[in-house]
Amino acid sequence: MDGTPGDAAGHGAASITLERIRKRYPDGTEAVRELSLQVGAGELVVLIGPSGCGKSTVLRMINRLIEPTGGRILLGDDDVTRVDPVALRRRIGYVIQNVGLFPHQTVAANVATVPGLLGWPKQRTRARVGELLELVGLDPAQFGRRYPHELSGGQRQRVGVARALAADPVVLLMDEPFSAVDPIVRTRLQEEFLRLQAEVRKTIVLVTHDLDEAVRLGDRIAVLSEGGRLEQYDTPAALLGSPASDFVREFVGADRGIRRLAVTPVTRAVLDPLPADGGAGLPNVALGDSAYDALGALLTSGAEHAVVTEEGRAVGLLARTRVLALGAVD
Ligand SMILES: Nc1ncnc2c1ncn2[C@@H]1O[C@H](COP(=O)(O)OP(=O)(O)OP(=O)(O)O)[C@@H](O)[C@H]1O
Repeated sequence: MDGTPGDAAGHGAASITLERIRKRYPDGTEAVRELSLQVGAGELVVLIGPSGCGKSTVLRMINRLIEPTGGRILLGDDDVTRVDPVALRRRIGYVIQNVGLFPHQTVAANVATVPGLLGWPKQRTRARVGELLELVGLDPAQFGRRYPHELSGGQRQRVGVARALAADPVVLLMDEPFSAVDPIVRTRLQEEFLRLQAEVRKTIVLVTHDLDEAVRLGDRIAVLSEGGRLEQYDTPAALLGSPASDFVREFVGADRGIRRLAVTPVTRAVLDPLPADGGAGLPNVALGDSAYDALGALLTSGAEHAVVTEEGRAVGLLARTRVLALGAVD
């Protein structure tokens, strides 16, 4: 993901614009004092911040499960505060922690929920359900007829994603979608999800409290503090490398240099020329691998340099000091 908003956006993906949105709950709690944020079409933006800072409130204002008390929200050029909320929610996929599948309906029926509401012909719905289950890595013949309680947590999560994508929504909202599964399954689901997103290129806003998840998934990350205040809105590498405030610095943690290595690829710009012997005996790293993986290869072999290859051909030499510089932070 190169973080360029909007490039290669999927069919029908819409940008989201939050213009000075506010939410004051009836009891007087100011969950969001004023927030402006732009999400490009086809971009995956992560909202992160301490508990109670207003992340879920922001997310739910986008599909109007919660009515904003001020400001405007645009999907593309449409002001969502002026359209019927039920019709709006059919255009927006929504995935929540523990998924919220209907327990007495089969997997296929769950995935078919929104196409059913939209009155799609049965055959079209059936074809779409099969296509989506395959897309999320579940064999339709095997899983379509099961009930949610007959699935693992990770499988339920995938059904939740398939259901949210069923009617080809213009936007996907995800609230802690992977937090109910164990760390190993979570990492696998995140990787699969990134592959899926590369294919469908939806505009996605995802809420998490897990910084590693934010860094792994986000094209850009919005760090919020209490009252929905936007502390910083940046790519993962920029956020980790140059925190905009003490709040962000503390939030991204003392190990942000290591995290930054994981999201910074090895490029030609950091390479030195190959030595006369072509770097015989040195470990190999591929161009585009993360600086974190390169450092791992260097540490494992004990070498000061690695040979960087592109399509199997050596293109330069990478010094350990250059790798460390890639993780430098302000
Ligand atoms: N219905 C409500 N009535 C009054 N206050 C509410 C309501 N819902 C949420 N709040 C308050 O609004 C603030 C923001 O809540 P929200 O759930 O958006 O935060 P969050 O960042 O998603 O939190 P978490 O990470 O803990 O899920 C909190 O102070 C919360 O107590």
